[in-house]
Amino acid sequence: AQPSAAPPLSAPLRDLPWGQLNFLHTTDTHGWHAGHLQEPSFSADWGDYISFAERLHERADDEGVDLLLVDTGDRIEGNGLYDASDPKGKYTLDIFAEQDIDVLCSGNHELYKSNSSEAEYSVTVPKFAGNYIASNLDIFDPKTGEQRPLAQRYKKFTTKNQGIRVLAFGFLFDFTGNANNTVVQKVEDAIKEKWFQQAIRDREVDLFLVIGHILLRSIEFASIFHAIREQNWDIPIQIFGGHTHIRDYAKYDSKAYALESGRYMETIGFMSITGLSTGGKETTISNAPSGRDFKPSASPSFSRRYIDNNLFSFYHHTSLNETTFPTIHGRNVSSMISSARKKLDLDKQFGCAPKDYWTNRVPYPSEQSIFTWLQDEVLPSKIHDPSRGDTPRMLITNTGAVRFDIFKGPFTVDTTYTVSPFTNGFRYIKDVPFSVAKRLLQILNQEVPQLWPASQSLAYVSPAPLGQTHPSNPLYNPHPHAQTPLTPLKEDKDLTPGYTTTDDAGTDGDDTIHAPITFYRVPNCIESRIAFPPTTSSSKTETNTQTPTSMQSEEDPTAIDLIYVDFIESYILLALKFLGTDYEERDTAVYMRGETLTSVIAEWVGENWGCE
Ligand SMILES: O=c1ccn([C@@H]2O[C@H](COP(=O)(O)O)[C@@H](O)[C@H]2O)c(=O)[nH]1
Ligand SMILES: [Zn+2]
Ligand SMILES: [Zn+2]
Repeated sequence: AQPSAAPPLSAPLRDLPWGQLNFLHTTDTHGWHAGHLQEPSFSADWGDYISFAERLHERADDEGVDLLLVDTGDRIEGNGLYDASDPKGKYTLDIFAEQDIDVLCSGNHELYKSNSSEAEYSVTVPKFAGNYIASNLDIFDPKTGEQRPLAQRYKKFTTKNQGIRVLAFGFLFDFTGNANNTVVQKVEDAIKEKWFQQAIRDREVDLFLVIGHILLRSIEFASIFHAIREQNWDIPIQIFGGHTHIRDYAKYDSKAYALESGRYMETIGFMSITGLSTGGKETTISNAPSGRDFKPSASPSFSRRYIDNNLFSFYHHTSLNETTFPTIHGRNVSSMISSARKKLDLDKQFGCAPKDYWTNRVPYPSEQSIFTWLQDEVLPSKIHDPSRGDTPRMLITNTGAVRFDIFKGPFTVDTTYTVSPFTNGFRYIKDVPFSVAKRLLQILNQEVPQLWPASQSLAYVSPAPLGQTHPSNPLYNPHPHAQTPLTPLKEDKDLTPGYTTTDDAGTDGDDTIHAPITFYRVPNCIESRIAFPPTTSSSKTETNTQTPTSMQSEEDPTAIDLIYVDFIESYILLALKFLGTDYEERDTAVYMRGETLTSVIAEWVGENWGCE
């Protein structure tokens, strides 16, 4: 852990359900490789994870079983360790590559900007040569301009100890927001490709391993699953997903399961399968030196565990302690992280937050909602372009732009990036009739499938128990994460608050037994009204709905400047069209050149939150 990280707290733990083939899974780490310095439950860093994996490998080898590591993308954007460097990722790409990962793929965040996908292509893919898979992702080679697979399409290998023959794929959901130097092939088209159809007809396979930056209960995974099943009615399939930042485990059939392992280095997913055939070994009997015999089974068993990323859990699961647990390699990587954090001055303070502000742990609007704070305090005081004088204005931002909570206490360089990592600037359309502008938020906050493709949803609800999955999805489960807490082994009062996951296998997935936390859904977008005539509802926006007619006075402005973060421009223009106007991109212009949501927040904190 990093020197300034909060020490982990002891808590009742469930053991890891070891099997014949075991996996550790990370996803959506978003640059949090230093771990969470202010949250004891998640305070282990990437160096500790390396020690953990090395210790579990020792145990796997001792017992003659196998352990594979998987990462399903979104490794970047979301933490100062990645975002504060110039170029971005100067330190994290090397730090990440210290882990020995067997199968990995890209997320959407690696592709928003051409710089980051080029870094994947020139740094991460070669570092993980043979392991990085891009089943539906191409890049235009920056040197030749030629369109090429970002990495190999699939991988076949045999596990070291058990001799399990694994055929692995690595997909990305049907993402369309990538920069124009990459090409994402729709999953439904990729699985029709000759290479895929040939691969799934391979009869020398004991396990299909499908990893993807894709939510588990999605049409994309469903179609890959069905394509494999059409050719292989009973070969086990293990799926690893990501993107929605939740803990989830889904049963596809009795021999096919899928795991998603949260976000931001909060969770290390553990998965095991027992009863696989081992075609890569002469005999299936007693491959394990420990004498455990894993005969292939007509009904292999699958188990999952969500490990809280902290040293208390790691010591427990390795039966080691502070002295015996860390490996030299792991320690060195923790030092690489501390030195990068120092060089980036991530602990430099802009001010001190007087209380906690939450993205999803309190309802919106409310006194402790980060969105209410932005809407009512930060944006009204900072959103002003002098060239537009005192024109009444409305700013709309997607809530997905705000990625994490603010804890009471120091608000640092790192905090600015954990809250708001994106570099999008502001744009605006001048003189938009208020009668139109006031209806925008309601349109943007509707789940309108005709307007927004499901996988393109503006919303990002982290780690909300309310599924984001569109109901047209054949695997749709209306209650994937019921809010009812699991029955704790001990009285709630003795437990620390944390994840209490309900998934397709029940309520015993989390390694740490916690008291439940309630997560609340937030709207796709919020708006802030600024410099409105005082008798209207002013900057205190009517949340999530249009302003009721009764609230409007004669003094409503006739026209306003409509400002938005440029990431949502296409949605704003679409919604304006839906409202009967014909605004085009040429009607838009930069607002507050050079400023971003990140810079505005950092400035506001510096001006308003002193430290005592
Ligand atoms: O420039 C950007 C890029 C992304 N977003 C928001 O992030 C989510 C996607 O994040 P995941 O980690 O892949 O879930 C996207 O839907 C936007 O809400 C952004 O605001 N600006
Ligand atoms: Zn993500
Ligand atoms: Zn994602």
